Amino acid sequence: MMLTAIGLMSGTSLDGVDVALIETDGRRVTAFGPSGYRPYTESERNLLRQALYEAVDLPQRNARPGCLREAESVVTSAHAEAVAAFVAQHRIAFSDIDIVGFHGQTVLHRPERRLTVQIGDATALAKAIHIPVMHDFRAADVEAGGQGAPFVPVYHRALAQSLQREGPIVVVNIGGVSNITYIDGDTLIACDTGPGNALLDDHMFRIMNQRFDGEGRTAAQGRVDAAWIARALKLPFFALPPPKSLDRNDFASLKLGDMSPADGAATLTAFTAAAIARIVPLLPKEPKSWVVAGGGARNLTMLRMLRECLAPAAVQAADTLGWASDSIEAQAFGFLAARGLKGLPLSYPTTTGVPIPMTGGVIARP
Ligand SMILES: Nc1ncnc2c1ncn2[C@@H]1O[C@H](COP(=O)(O)OP(=O)(O)OP(=O)(O)O)[C@@H](O)[C@H]1O
Ligand SMILES: CC(=O)N[C@H]1[C@@H]2OC[C@@H](O2)[C@@H](O)[C@@H]1O[C@H](C)C(=O)O
Repeated sequence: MMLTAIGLMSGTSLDGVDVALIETDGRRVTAFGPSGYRPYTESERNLLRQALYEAVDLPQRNARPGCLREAESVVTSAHAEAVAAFVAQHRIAFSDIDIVGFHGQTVLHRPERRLTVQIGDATALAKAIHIPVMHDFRAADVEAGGQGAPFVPVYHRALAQSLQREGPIVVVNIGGVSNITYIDGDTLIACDTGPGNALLDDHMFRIMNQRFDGEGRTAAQGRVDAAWIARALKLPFFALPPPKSLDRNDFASLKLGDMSPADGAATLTAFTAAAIARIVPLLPKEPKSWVVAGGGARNLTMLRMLRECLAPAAVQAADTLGWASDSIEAQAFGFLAARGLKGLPLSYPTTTGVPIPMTGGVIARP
């Protein structure tokens, strides 16, 4: 049975809520609908930053001490507003949507403690938008001993299959954190690779009061400190084989030495590219082609550095294939919701390290 699903993603960059509509049977995407975006306001973003800070010592997934209760309510209302604006703009009737996939906002990810925390009240959202909402996608996986991330690989696989291209293909998503999906015939392997834009964004904000390095212009003017990158890549995470996953702030303690803002941006951009390339020797075969998605695909310096690190493999931005680069994660959570409804696996031993393929997600009804 075909389902019409809306996916909602609020990623580690804390920039806003992505919305996307797809039609799917949980295996293939039969139609791509429109996508939308509801940015967080400055004060909402500050509250979310504070929530990440206060979540560091959370004992369990339902605890909401300090500002977390308020942050949760802000996340819920931002998502309700995002859906309301989206359906109004595209004249979609609530009754035409079968399911909403609601990721929520990750505030802490500690799979080694069997803990991953996404805030957002799915019951309140379902009541506000009058549509059943699937949420808590990562919980069952982590409880079963999986990494609980990344979860987009089943969706990357569906997109890559439609290319009918010879493998291995890798889809890399550069958001706050970077993750890859390796697809070669029936082989599906995934993991987080290291930083995405989070370190660079934090640097740009601290030093230049800008939210990000637009098109990679600042990094393009700087010099890369290769010795700093070589030292950073010695951290044990980078030598671990997939599956593996990260919290947004896992590398936040890495400090640049005394360097200019542009050299800092160049070094952090090159670090993201080098960390992505570092996964290649840990994969079964060298990938033939790479597709780059997420906000990092708009950073031209990042793309240039990735091409240098991954040569001779082909490196292409997802947009050039007609994929909606900025909406892939939102589409993925619509797809995952459809798979959850049908009891299909969301994660596998080779994507999250879960002992057996696992379905997941919990439904909240209006
Ligand atoms: N025009 C641009 N030039 C350079 N970088 C950009 C541009 N637009 C977005 N970005 C980068 O992409 C980031 C947002 O990426 P994205 O929306 O994919 O992240 P996310 O979904 O929040 O994160 P994650 O995938 O880790 O959950 C921004 O914070 C910024 O660093
Ligand atoms: C715990 C968590 O929210 N992880 C995010 C984060 O952002 C990117 C990377 O780290 C990835 O593992 C995951 O998001 C995507 C959507 C995923 O699950 O595939």
